Order: sequence, then structure tokens, then C-alpha cells
Amino acid sequence: MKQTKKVVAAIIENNNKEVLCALRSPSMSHPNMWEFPGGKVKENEDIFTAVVREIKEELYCTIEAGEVFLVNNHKYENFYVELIAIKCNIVEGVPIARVHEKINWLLRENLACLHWSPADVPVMEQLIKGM
Ligand SMILES: Nc1nc2c([nH]c(=O)n2[C@H]2C[C@H](O)[C@@H](COP(=O)(O)OP(=O)(O)OP(=O)(O)O)O2)c(=O)[nH]1
Repeated sequence: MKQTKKVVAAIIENNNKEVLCALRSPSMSHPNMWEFPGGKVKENEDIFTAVVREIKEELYCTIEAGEVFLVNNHKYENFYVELIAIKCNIVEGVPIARVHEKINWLLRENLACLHWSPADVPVMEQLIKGM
């Protein structure tokens, strides 16, 4: 049976109404695709704790988690992902790409210009619809 990965992703919007997007590096799985930063939820960890931890590890800043924006179940070739997108705010620090190739702030209307990880496409589309 295919494994299911439970993954949290942070939807972070700045004061200019731009959304934080992160490019997976060539050494990561799903290389060279854009995603909402985050990662796998650990066993016995709640999703809100997980997203705060992942953003601290990956982007070196502190966020607070808000409400769940969208949950998308996606089937990749070798595994399933339950992608849980959570609205978040930065409360301390400035995001720095530590594991990603780069990060970018984009207006919602421009999000479709990027090449997204397939599981992220419905999240990106919902953000554009919600403008
Ligand atoms: N962080 C994050 N991961 C995503 C998104 N969309 C998506 O398909 N994924 C996938 C990529 C990975 O397979 C998994 C997240 O894993 P991860 O970022 O914690 O770590 P990883 O590269 O070591 O994962 P792995 O594939 O090697 O198990 O979910 C997204 O928006 N954010």
C-alpha cells in the first residue's frame, strides 16, 4: 500500500498582500518546483505546532498559525500526500531560504506564473479565487 505523508504548508501574506512562495532546491525531492513552505507532521504532533516548527527550521523566522485554509489529498506516483495549507503570520524575524533554492513574495494574481508542485495547485487556485 502506498504511504500517505501528512504535510503542513504555511500561507504567509505580507502587508503588501503578497504571498510567500518557496522554490524546492535541486537536492530536495520534487526539485525545482514551487511550494508553500512547510513539511511533514511528526507522529503525535499537532498540525499547528508542526507548521511553526517547520518554518523555524526552514526559513529561520517565527510564525503564528491561524486557520486551515485548504486540505488537498494528492496522489503522486509513489505516495499520497495530505497537504494541509494553514494561514500564518510572521511574528518575529525575516524569512531566509535555508533549504530552498530561493523564496519569493508574489501577489495572488501572479501565483499562476510559477511551476507549482502538483499537490499545491488547488491551494494556489483557491488563493487566486479568494482575491
Ligand atoms: N513542504 C511542502 N511539501 C510539499 C508541498 N507540496 C508537496 O507536494 N509537498 C511534498 C514534498 C515532499 O514529498 C513532502 C514534504 O516533505 P518535506 O519537505 O518535509 O521533506 P522531504 O523533502 O525530506 O520529504 P521526502 O519527500 O524526502 O519524504 O510533501 C508543499 O507545499 N510544501
